[in-house]
Amino acid sequence: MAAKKEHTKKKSSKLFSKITLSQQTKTLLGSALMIIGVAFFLAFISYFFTWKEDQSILSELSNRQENAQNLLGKIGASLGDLFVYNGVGLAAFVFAYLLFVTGLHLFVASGKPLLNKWVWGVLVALWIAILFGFFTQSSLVLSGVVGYELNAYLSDYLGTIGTVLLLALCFVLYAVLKLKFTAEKGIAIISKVRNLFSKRVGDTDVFGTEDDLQTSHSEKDQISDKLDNEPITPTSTEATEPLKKTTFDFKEEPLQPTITNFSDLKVPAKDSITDDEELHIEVTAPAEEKELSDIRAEQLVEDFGEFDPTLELSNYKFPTLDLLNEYGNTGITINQEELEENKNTIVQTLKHYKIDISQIKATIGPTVTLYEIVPAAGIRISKIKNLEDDIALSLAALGIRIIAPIPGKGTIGIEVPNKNPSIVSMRSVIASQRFQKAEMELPIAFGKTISNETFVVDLAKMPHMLMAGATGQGKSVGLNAVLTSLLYKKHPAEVKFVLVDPKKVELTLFNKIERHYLAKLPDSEEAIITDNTKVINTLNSLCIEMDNRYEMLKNAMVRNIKEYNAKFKARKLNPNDGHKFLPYIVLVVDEFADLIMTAGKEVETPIARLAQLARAIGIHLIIATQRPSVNVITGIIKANFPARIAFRVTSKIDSRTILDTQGADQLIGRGDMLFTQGNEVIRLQCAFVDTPEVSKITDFIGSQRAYPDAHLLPEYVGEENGTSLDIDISERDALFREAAEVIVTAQQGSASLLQRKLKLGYNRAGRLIDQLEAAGIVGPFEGSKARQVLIPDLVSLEQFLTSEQDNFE
Ligand SMILES: Nc1ncnc2c1ncn2[C@@H]1O[C@H](COP(=O)(O)OP(=O)(O)OP(=O)(O)O)[C@@H](O)[C@H]1O
Repeated sequence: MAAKKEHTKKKSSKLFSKITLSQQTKTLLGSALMIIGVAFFLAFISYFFTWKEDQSILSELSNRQENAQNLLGKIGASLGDLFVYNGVGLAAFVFAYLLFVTGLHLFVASGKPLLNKWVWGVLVALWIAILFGFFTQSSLVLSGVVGYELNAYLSDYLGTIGTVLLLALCFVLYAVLKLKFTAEKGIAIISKVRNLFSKRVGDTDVFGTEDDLQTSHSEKDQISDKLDNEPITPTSTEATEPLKKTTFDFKEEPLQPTITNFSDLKVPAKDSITDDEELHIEVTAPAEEKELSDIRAEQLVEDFGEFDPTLELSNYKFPTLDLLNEYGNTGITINQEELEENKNTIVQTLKHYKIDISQIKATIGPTVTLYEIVPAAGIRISKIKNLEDDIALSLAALGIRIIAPIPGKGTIGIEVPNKNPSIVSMRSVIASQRFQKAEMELPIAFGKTISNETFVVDLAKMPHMLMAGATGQGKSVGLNAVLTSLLYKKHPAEVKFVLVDPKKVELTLFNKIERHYLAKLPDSEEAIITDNTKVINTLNSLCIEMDNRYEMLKNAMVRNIKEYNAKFKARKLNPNDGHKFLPYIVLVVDEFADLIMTAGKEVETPIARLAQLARAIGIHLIIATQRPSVNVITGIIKANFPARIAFRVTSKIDSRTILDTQGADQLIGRGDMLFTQGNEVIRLQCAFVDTPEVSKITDFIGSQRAYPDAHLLPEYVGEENGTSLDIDISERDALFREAAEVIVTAQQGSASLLQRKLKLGYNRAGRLIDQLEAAGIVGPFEGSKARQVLIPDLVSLEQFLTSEQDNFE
């Protein structure tokens, strides 16, 4: 139902966005309509006073001698005649209102659907006309000819009572469908009114109806009688007024206690309120503030519809399936002979080692077939596991993996590669039900499992991914599969990519979708980062974005980006308070090893920070490397990347580094991969998407209307402004003193020494050397030779720095 509603909304908004062309046209058309709306209003108002005088001149519009009384002259009189008299009478104002509101929406370019407003407006106008037609049958100026005739028509067919009932039914429909009136709301209003009423009555009771009061009145009267020597005031009802008066006159007199009793009297009055009403008071009072803001948000949603982040590119078309290739036969061909042969070899091999099998079963996947065996009772599992190499030798096949036991099943698995592996096309996984129907934030169709099922995971849940594999084993294809999945499922408003590609070739194709899907630093020309120095700035900028987003989440009192965006869509967050729809940001780093080698800690620290904290605010990291050695994938990085993917690697050690278990060294390459999210390891065949396919997809997206620029990340003012030699002492790097000590101790002025000793990136070390030169600690650049160190020892350095500091102060 909700989806249907959303669909109709989108449809009507599309209709209007087709009509309105540019911002300029919108402004022009909007102002014109607003002015026309005001003109209509004035013409109608005036028509009600002047219609009798003006009616005669309507037939003589061309006669310039005749003047109309209407504020808007003859045109005003004609408009009035058309809309009021010959139209819908008093309800003509609805049209003035609709014109004005339409103009206003165009003017402010709200982009909200207006068709709905017009349809309801016309219906309301007709209803009012018929209503007036019913009650004021003689006054055509109130009901208009339309109202009069419709009413006559209805009365003929339905009779008077039928017409009344129909009008009532229409009213109820309007109240329920448009004003969202429900029985609950009705009851709430009634009880509110009743409450208000009973309070009033309660108050009157306090002063007027209590018996005690009457007694006290009479008491007081007696006293007053004594004092004033006047006759006792009668207790008849007519005398209530003077009675009350007398009572209040006594306020300052010794009768004060009686007056205190008045307030006491309120207690029984309150007690007399039923439980039901008391509950109502308790519930409404504390929640008042919140309800109000909720009501405002509801009202906004009703008026403008839910916030639609995709509206700016509402005509955006998702890439179609035909951009992807089919690869040969899509199904898996079962080679019965091969199956039988493999089964026999396994059974025979195990028999050699005196291992009997009670059952064997095969599951055929795209690249490997899984033989599940149930060993006879009493056989030790470790014994089978040790036979891995022997079985591989007997089967004369590479890439045999033994899973003993298969988690969750009481069997042992032996994975044997197929002689003719079939390619899993990206097309087949994208087209699969599992991917198409995935209700995930960032769905990724990786490929197919061993039982030939499409494997779809949510990157938002992972929340970061580490990918390793020796060169040529399918890493780049894997990255493309991830990006393609997201392009097929997410609108440009919902996800942005930050791409780091030191190899400069793998991700270049995505340049074409820069203004749709990419994010970049404000001052950079290229969105895809190929220069290692820029990576540091980008990573730090992402850290700022992360901090900003956390601040926004805190202000919105939500815990994660999903809740934040839902609240923003429901118009509960005000854009004037700095709130905006937050797209997911996916950072992809290819060749991470390269980066770590050149920039070291400067890259590792922000990456670790992002990996630790960014999950809640929608920044997700995918890091790929050829060399999964421990100095690349350090402990801190590993700890924060629970999702790992391994394509074939060259050694068991590499496999352990990436997966914490062996197995990746036994894969057969070409997209054969292992995936883990912390517990079990799943073998998958990665979907294959070739460069021409990616090119077609990016062309398809790139040719469509885009945002004016790539998504801009916050500006990061790095420390790189230290290139000039006139460096202020206060602007020196935090490690300046340490660097000076290292250089002076070693008596060698080289940046690479600093890099090694202080674990710095090249850039920072270079900047430090510049600063040391500016300070006069090292000499100028001398080509391939190391710079001369101008301070002989640490004591002189200390003196030098102290005197420098004194001068500075
Ligand atoms: N999923 C797959 N299905 C079939 N073939 C694949 C698959 N993945 C990769 N291949 C084959 O392997 C080749 C190399 O893949 P890819 O370019 O992704 O390797 P890589 O690991 O990125 O290498 P490098 O690290 O040198 O860039 C591809 O050209 C393709 O022929």
